[in-house]
Amino acid sequence: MTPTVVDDAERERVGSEIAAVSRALYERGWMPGTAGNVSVRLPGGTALITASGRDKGDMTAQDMVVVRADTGEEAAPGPLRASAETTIHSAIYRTTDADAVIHVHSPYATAVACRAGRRTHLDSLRIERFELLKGLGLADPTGTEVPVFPNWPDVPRIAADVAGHLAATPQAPPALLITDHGVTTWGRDLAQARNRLECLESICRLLLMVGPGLPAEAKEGVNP
Ligand SMILES: CSC[C@@H](O)[C@@H](O)C(=O)COP(=O)(O)O
Ligand SMILES: [Zn+2]
Repeated sequence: MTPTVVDDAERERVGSEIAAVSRALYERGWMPGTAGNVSVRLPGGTALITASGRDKGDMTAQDMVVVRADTGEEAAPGPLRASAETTIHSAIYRTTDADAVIHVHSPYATAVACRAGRRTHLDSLRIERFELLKGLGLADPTGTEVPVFPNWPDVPRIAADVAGHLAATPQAPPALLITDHGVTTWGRDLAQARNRLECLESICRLLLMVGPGLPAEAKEGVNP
């Protein structure tokens, strides 16, 4: 289906929301330098995404690019280039009902991704027991497997891995890690994607504090 471009007022409204979320995440230190990207699915088969290489703490609605939601191709020629990681957002839009995607380099999730992931194979991070799992919108909040993808230099290859995994894993959580790189979450809107991101970042912080193995040990210890 040929995508239809949304009107300027809607683009301005959504672009301002993306800019505000990006600024807030930048101020938390989760988008250092020009790291991170944010997108929202628009009606008519398109999505609005942050332009590549921009300071994410200093964006306006004009710093966004309209792309095809299913492929990431830029919908119309213009002076700005879409995020270098647009194909990962498209992989999520193709395989889930998400309407917003956030990618950041937040410190705790990125540290866990560095430890948990292998460079050349899909891996996964098993998370159980944390109350904050309920904030991820899981069908079964007692536990989940967050996929950890290799950080291929060719971003479309990461995107292909993501699309393949999500298509094959309907119960996958609305989150993924890329080893040595960062974290991506999604949801029905930016607020939900950001809440999920905050929960996962906090879980990763707890994981690093308690260390590997401790949750299982505690289960069999003094408080069975
Ligand atoms: C500042 S280096 C980070 C980039 O390589 C990339 O991972 C990133 O998150 C931002 O890419 P961008 O093309 O600006 O959306
Ligand atoms: Zn990145």
